Amino acid sequence: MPDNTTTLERATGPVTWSRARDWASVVSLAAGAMTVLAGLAIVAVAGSLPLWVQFLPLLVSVLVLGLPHGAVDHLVLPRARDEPVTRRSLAAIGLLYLTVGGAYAVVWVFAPATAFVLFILLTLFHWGQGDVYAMIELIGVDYLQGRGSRSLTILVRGGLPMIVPLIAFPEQYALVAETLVGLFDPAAATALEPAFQPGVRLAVGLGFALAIVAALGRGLAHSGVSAPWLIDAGETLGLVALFAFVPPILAIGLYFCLWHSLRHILRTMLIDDRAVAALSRGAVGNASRRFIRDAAPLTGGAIVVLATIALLVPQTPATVPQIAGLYLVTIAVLTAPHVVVVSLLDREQQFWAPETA
Ligand SMILES: CC1=C(/C=C/C(C)=C/C=C/C(C)=C/C=O)C(C)(C)CCC1
Ligand SMILES: [Fe+2]
Repeated sequence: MPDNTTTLERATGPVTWSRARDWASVVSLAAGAMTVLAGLAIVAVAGSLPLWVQFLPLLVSVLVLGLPHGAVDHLVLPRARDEPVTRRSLAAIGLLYLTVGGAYAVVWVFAPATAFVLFILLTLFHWGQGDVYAMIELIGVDYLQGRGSRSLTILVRGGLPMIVPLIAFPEQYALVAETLVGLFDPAAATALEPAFQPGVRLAVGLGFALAIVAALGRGLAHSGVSAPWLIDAGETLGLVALFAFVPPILAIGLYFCLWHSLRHILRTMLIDDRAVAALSRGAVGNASRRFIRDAAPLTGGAIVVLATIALLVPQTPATVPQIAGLYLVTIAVLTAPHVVVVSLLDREQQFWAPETA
């Protein structure tokens, strides 16, 4: 396990730190189980759901967990480095969002089909990197020491939400792709059609199944049937079930809030010494209020970005899928710089330490 807690241990003391970390582990595991069980239960009880109901978790994510999880990007690097937040550090993050987000927004305008493919790959990487953090720090796996195994795990954990729905729900996948691309250029979506052909899906599905077997097999060979490996296998198979049986708009909405965003929020709390101190005393309300206060201004900022993109798209969004599509494009544009910040945080916390596989 990387030695990524020294700064905080110095600031808060190892007992305080590990109490807060243990609490975060329990919350992430419980919420993860709830994500899978809630998704499967909704489908088992309600059968097929109207499209607008499937969009509800995504709608909630505008204010709860989803957008806010990235709205503390301006605070995380100084906190991880144990440095003050300065005008200069704020300006650097602002500039990053403006340039990287702006450049990617231009790709959406001029090459929306390419931008959509990039969005899927970016999300795969980002959701995978989030889970690698959680597996090492919160679950305590000891078989992700090298770059090779971490890359394979990024592919598996990020591929679960991005690849399994392509195999299981190609129509809905295509609908979302067409809607997003269609906001900019309705004719451009045809370029994506080959990806939904049965042969392509079969090949991608087989390749991905192999990757899952390889990742879990590697962990088993390395560590045997340990508690962390059982949790890894349980989470992986749980997510296979979620994305294979639950319509993807609903499944991804649940996952985005209760899995990816929650885990990242816990990570941001664990690099904030006041939140760590509060969590170690069981003062969850204090730590949560602190996060809400930190995240509120730029969650507002993200909503301004959403409104700006709404004004800029050539097709005025009118239907529920189009409005949700607009939100997803906003998330895409904001995720590009967010991935840079999280990757720098990974580096800061030595999640990409230069060991060998
Ligand atoms: C909704 C949806 C899709 C895409 C969702 C994506 C790509 C979400 C990305 C969210 C991010 C990056 C959040 C930030 O952390 C798919 C896969 C086309 C399948 C159909 C439903
Ligand atoms: Fe994120």
